[in-house]
Amino acid sequence: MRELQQQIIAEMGVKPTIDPAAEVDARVQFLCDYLSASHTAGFVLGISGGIDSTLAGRLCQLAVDRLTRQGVEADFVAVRLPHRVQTDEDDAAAAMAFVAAKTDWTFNIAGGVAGVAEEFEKTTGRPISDFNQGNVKARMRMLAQYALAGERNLLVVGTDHGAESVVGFFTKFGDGGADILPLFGLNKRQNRQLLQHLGAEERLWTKVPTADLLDGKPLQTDESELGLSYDQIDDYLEGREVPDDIAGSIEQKYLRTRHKRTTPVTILDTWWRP
Ligand SMILES: NC(=O)c1ccc[n+]([C@@H]2O[C@H](COP(=O)([O-])OP(=O)(O)OC[C@H]3O[C@@H](n4cnc5c(N)ncnc54)[C@H](O)[C@@H]3O)[C@@H](O)[C@H]2O)c1
Ligand SMILES: Nc1ncnc2c1ncn2[C@@H]1O[C@H](COP(=O)(O)O)[C@@H](O)[C@H]1O
Ligand SMILES: O=P(O)(O)OP(=O)(O)O
Ligand SMILES: [Mg+2]
Repeated sequence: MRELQQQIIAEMGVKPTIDPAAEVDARVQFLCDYLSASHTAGFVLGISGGIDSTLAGRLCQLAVDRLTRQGVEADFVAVRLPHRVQTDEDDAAAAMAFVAAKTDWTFNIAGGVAGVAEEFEKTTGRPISDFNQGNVKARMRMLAQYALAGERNLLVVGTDHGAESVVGFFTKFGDGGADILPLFGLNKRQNRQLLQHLGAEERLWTKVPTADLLDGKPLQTDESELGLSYDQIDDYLEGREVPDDIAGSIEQKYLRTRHKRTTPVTILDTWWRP
């Protein structure tokens, strides 16, 4: 195996094979333990209809159920965060039904995003680009979740996992901004495996991954934006042989996005020096 591949696998914590029942149990327990240690009252998470938030959401509700059985009161707020009307509205509704959260809310981010776009244009004299506005949407979702967390003393749950983290495929301080990451250490196909194990209907675990951040390209697939397939990234993270050009592309993205996987750089840091 390539030396950098070995180093990246260790950092991402992805195992070549998993036992779904054991993974679910350990991650639910992690949520329970951290909630108790943090003296918070529960969790909040945006549910998009995609694989990752459906899985993380179900784990949060299972953690709340486990805490309740132990006599600890906790809440889980699953929140729909559409931008106007979501194109894959039916998937989001199916995901909410499967997650079966103790509390469900909807917070539309369209007004907040429009406000930022308007002020951006007044300030710079130019309209915000669709790509830049996409990252504003991701950060508006982060703001909404932290506002709800502040109201109820909740932890903001993030859905980052090995296959997104390794290539930095998230918005810095947007969907990358969270308090706890219950899916870390898994890759994309393992997330699918856990969802299937938990009894989700097929449409939820076969859903095509999309950040869906662009007005001009609704439901653009992650794979088309990345120029890589999740199977390729997953194989790499499981320590399998992948073609050199694919490994090179993953490693280039990994190195370019190191700043997203750490705290803001300070004069004491050395990781960025050649
Ligand atoms: N499917 C997903 O999970 C998902 C979700 C959201 C976004 N995305 C994708 O992730 C990408 C996010 O875009 P992005 O990466 O251009 O935006 P970003 O905002 O995440 O990161 C860019 C910002 O990082 C900072 N930065 C850049 N280089 C730096 C460095 N070397 N050191 C310190 N800070 C630095 C700058 O402030 C820059 O504006 C897009 O491709 C988006 O579609 C994917
Ligand atoms: N439309 C959405 N509604 C609620 N929450 C959302 C929505 N889109 C994204 N999210 C949240 O952000 C993360 C990251 O999404 P990616 O598809 O990986 O970009 C997602 O898990 C939701 O928690
Ligand atoms: O983060 P999600 O839930 O939107 O999943 P995906 O990344 O598969 O779109
Ligand atoms: Mg998505």
